Amino acid sequence: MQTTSLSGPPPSPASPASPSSSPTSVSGTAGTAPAVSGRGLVRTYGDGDAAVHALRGVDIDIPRGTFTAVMGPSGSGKSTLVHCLAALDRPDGGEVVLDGVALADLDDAGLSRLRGARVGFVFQSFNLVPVLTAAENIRLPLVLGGVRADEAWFTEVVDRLGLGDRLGHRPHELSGGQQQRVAVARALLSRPAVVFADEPTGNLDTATGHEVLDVLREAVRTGGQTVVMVTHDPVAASWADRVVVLSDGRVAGTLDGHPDAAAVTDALARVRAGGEA
Ligand SMILES: Nc1ncnc2c1ncn2[C@@H]1O[C@H](COP(=O)(O)OP(=O)(O)OP(=O)(O)O)[C@@H](O)[C@H]1O
Repeated sequence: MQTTSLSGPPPSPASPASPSSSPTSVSGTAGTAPAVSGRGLVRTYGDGDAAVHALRGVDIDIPRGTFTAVMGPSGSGKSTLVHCLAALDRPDGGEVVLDGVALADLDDAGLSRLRGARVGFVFQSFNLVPVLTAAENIRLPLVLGGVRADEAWFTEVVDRLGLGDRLGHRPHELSGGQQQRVAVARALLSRPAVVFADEPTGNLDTATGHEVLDVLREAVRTGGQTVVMVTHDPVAASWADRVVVLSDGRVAGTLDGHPDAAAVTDALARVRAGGEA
């Protein structure tokens, strides 16, 4: 049985979390296709004078086995980008390749199947089903997809997340942090190509949020998972291997090499002042 500390200190910016910390650039994964990539992504809401250009031509590669934070000012396109990469939304232009599959080639049913099989989601508001137990919530996406869970993996995920004695509890009987850990377990159970987390700590107090970040970080470090997380919080972003900064629908820069919170804050300030990250 594998257990993981949920309360350890955040990884030191000066010394990455472990020697196995993932490479932080595409070149560092030479020969390995990105888990997900976007090329020339354009997404416009509305038209004419009311048009909002949420994405104005985004190129992005998410290397496998890395933890990427997506940051940027409010309205810069973070959620739109992640929704396009996660097959929840279709861009108006450009292409997304997720786990080797070109999303433009799929119809809506195909996108839905792909999401179920290859994508995990963690939302700010947990999105658990209130009448189901923790175990039932964790299994729900596989049940809906008609896929049998790998029971050894279920046990390992539950143990790693410290949920073993909470499996029979319903969401209202769990703390916020426990609920989010259930959501993370649900996202990991299908062994997805990518876990997308949209503000996963937004509803949690600082200490509990750090526990959830530890869990996501550990899924990358020891589980080889790929995680993409939208966050407004430079401290949360410091758990990531790399930070992609958006500004006005474009990539304003990428911070590689496990940037610390101060470096992320500085980059955001440069972007808010109209510069590059
Ligand atoms: N469904 C929609 N209809 C119209 N405009 C939209 C829609 N969704 C997003 N937008 C607009 O697109 C732009 C980018 O939105 P998006 O939610 O991607 O930004 P964000 O960086 O995630 O913002 P925040 O940090 O505030 O959550 C914003 O100007 C937003 O108002």
